[in-house]
Amino acid sequence: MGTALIYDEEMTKYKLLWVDPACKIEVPERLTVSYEALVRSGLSDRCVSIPPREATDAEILLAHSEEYLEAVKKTPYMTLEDLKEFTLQYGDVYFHPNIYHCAKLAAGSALQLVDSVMTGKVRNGIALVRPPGHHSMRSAANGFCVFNNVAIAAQYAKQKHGVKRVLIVDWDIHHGQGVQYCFEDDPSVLYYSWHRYEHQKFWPNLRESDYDSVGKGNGAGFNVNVPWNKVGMENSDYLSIFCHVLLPVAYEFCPDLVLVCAGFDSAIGDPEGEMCATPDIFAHLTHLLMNLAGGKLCAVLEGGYNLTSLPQSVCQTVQTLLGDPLPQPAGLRSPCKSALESLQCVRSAHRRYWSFLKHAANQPSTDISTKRIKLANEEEGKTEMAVEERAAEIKEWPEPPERPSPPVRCASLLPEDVACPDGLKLFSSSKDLHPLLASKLQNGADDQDALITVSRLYAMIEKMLTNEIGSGLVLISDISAAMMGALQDLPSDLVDRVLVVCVGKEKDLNYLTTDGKMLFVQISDEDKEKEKNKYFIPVSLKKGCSDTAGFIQAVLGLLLPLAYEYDPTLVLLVRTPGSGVDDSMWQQLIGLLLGFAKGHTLVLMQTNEKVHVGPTASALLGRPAPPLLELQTLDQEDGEALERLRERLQTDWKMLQTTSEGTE
Ligand SMILES: NCCCNCCCCCS
Ligand SMILES: [Zn+2]
Repeated sequence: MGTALIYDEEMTKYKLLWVDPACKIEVPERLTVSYEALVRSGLSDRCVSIPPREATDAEILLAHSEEYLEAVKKTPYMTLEDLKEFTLQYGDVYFHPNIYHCAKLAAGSALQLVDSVMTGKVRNGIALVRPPGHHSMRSAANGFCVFNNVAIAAQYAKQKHGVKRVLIVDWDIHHGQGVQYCFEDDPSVLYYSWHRYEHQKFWPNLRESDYDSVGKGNGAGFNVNVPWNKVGMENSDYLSIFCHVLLPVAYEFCPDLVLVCAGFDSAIGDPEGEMCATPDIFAHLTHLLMNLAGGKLCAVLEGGYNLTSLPQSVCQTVQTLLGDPLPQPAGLRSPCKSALESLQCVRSAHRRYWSFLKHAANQPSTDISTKRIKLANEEEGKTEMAVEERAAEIKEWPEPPERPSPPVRCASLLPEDVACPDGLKLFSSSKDLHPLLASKLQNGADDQDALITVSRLYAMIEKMLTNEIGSGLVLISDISAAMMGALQDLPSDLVDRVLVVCVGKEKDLNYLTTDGKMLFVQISDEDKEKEKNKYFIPVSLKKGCSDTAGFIQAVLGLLLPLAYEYDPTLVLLVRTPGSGVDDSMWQQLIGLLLGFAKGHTLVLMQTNEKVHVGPTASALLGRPAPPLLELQTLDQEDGEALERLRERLQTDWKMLQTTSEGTE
């Protein structure tokens, strides 16, 4: 199934007709440079082009009042003076004779996208629209927005397609207060937004944009605000918030549709955001959402005002929607203190609503809300430029890296009697021993067969690292022997950093290393004594890998942050016999791990578990994992044990931090 692209140059045919410094950045070129970049890169040809349509009155009234719609209807016939007059009643927005038409097309584009995804015509898609939508409210235009495209789309998806739970992820750098107001008492729509806030000193300066606005009444817990109280936030800050707040809540919410308020003013170079996250981060943010809701994801453009980083970010997003390999995340480091403060506040505000956050630490002593009050009391403009703000002055960043698809998406080494699933290519390697193993043969290694197997593994790994092969699936008769053979003094010129994810028991792990060439993460029911090796992470779940809630929490809260920080060049995923992991969870894990090492994940399974070859192949080929069934709540003891493990590891692994304690 493909990726929809919705764009029409009609939506470029309105602009600011008078002088207004607050609005001059919202120009038609935003759309043309984005679309032209998709055309130039060949990405638009790989998408399914879907035409926009005008939203009907009834559809617009899903999120707006009649009087507001009637008022906007009059704008095409207004003189310039009337338009200026009409605009004055709203904030930071402008009207134009053609903006009503474009606003209907923008909302209609979002609806076309929802229809295309919900009817299975495409898997996912993006709508390049203007005017944006997330600031517009029931009876007011605001922040360049006229109709709330994504809010209308969410209501429409529920009403027309019977969607039960909609997740809205707003990665625009502004708080989409219009979306928050629309759904704050609605438990069927989870609204998640991060936004530049600076303790309420940044536009739209709303008290209710802070982390303690968690939703109202039945909607309590279904509104998640992450305030950025400093500029200059980087990739690490964005990813740690996703891993420690958004993803656990999103998986527990278990949506059947994901809508993205895809604003790119959160990228480096943007005059509004003044952040430092690079455009390739949107490849990862998109990827992390693509295994929710069976892959049904609709991205709708919101903001983005730097005409260089905007098209780059759009291309990174579309390339991921199309299933291309991800770039290795550029030089991650520890989240900054301010981000950790926000992280801790959001997690503690939501711990009572989400079982995955139940073990989160309390609000920090120096609570950032007191800073909000103090700063609000200071007279304007006294805050001198902090060091982070100077960081935002940097406006240079590298072109996002190429992301070529390997000629063979997935290769497999299977015994003769196991059929090769469609899409997998049988790996043919020369029968002679891999040169790296010849030495082992000399000191009289006993088991010839094991050596041949390892030799073919090494050959496949080599072809993955030269990007001739994307991922690999290997069935072997004895998985322990194969791991021993392959990992025992792993040849350093074969691979320099391999992440081994072992699902299930594995008795003797005496090939572990402490030099960092291998990070070994094991999820099982074995309670290993306190490990002292930074590169061996035993995660134990009382009920083992069949406990989906515990498993997903271990993956999201521990494995993902570790993998981002470790940044492997190869991922080796081992499923040991009798692990008990269920196939949909297994597919979720594969989907998430494909985001690392440019998609070079090698799966090892035992031949007597060949029943799992189909689901494994499907996930390795990039097909979305089926939605996890309603997750049972996280086991109390497991939750506490995972939290203790995270606390113990966070000194060595900065991406595991979730509180600001102990940071300088
Ligand atoms: N700096 C001037 C304050 C107005 N800024 C409005 C930004 C609207 C963004 C929509 S994504
Ligand atoms: Zn914005």
